[in-house]
Amino acid sequence: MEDETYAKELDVAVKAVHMACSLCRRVQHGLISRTSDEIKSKDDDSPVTVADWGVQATVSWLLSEVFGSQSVSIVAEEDVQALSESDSAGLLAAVVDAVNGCLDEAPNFGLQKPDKHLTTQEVLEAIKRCNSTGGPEGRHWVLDPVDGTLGFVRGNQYAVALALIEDGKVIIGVLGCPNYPMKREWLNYHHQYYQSTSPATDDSWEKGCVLYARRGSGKAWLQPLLRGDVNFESQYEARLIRVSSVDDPALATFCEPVEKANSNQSYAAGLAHSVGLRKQPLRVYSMVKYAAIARGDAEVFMKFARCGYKEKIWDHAAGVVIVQEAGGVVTDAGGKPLDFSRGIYLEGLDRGIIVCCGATLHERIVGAVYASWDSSNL
Ligand SMILES: Nc1ncnc2c1ncn2[C@@H]1O[C@H](COP(=O)(O)OS(=O)(=O)O)[C@@H](OP(=O)(O)O)[C@H]1O
Ligand SMILES: [Mg+2]
Repeated sequence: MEDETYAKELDVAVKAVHMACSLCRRVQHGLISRTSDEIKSKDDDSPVTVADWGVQATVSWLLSEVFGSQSVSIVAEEDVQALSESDSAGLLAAVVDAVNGCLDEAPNFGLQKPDKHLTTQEVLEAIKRCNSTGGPEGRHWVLDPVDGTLGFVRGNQYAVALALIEDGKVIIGVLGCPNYPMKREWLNYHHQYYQSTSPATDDSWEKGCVLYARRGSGKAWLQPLLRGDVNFESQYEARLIRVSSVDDPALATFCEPVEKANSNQSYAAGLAHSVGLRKQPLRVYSMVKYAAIARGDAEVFMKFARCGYKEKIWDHAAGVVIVQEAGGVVTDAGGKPLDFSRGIYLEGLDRGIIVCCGATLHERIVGAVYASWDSSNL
């Protein structure tokens, strides 16, 4: 019999991520079809959108409804400060609209909608509630409402990532990838390219998926994106996914971040060369890279952030458990597991992150890091 532990948590998380993807698609469509006044600068200059806050409010509200606002702890990327400022009234109104529009469709995703539309105050409270900092004990939901903000505003790849951490271990991971293409070759192509070449028109529902897994199940699942305008029962369908079985570096594809600022691409290129990875890297925004490994569309994902940058738990938690349950291996560049028990950062991370479809490639790459590190300038 299927193990029912965490069944409810997984079910709600998957549905909430489907809803979040639906909200994002609507906002992204608006963003790329007009020059946007919905993009605001965060302290770190990355663009932040209605989708970021809208998803955070929606997911926070849904989790609180089902599991109780007092008992649910949520760690999430967005800070409510910028949204509460007086010059953000228009943005806030757009967020409230997006949240209510999304929650109206909850029954079509198999969840309950609120009795009446949320007020501005309720939306702000839902966002604010996500102020947990995680830690080694208890249950913490971890949310990246829109991972790969740059990909999002460029009409490209981005992800919605929700994970459940219990006593420092990632138990559940759900990754929504609204623009995941039917053909993996299109993963690093731009939206405009899709529009001209894809048989599916941009507003069709034929691209995008939600991946999910529960720790210890040995299984990872993929669902096509559910539609908010169609009854839930009629569209539910999930299939098992598995990592690639390729272990010959010459046949393997490696993924890395698009932005040079986020990962040392020349170090990764040297490493790739030294282990015999011959293909061009697949540069993809966001945790969609984890999805590509879990689906078997690529074999390796490497990220070497600049010295001093501390990786955040929400940028990895969901992806890690999905890849592991799909049969892959995830460690830091020293070969140690990632530690999700120490607050919002992956404290103690050794140099970078290495994600592989199997142990053979993984051992080679970690070995090559050891061999090359002293001579690298990282
Ligand atoms: N300087 C620096 N170094 C390393 N990593 C950084 C850095 N700055 C940001 N980030 C975080 O990286 C998240 C995006 O990582 P990606 O691997 O998807 O990079 S890329 O978008 O493909 O370039 C990105 O997530 P989002 O903010 O959700 O987009 C950041 O949390
Ligand atoms: Mg992120």
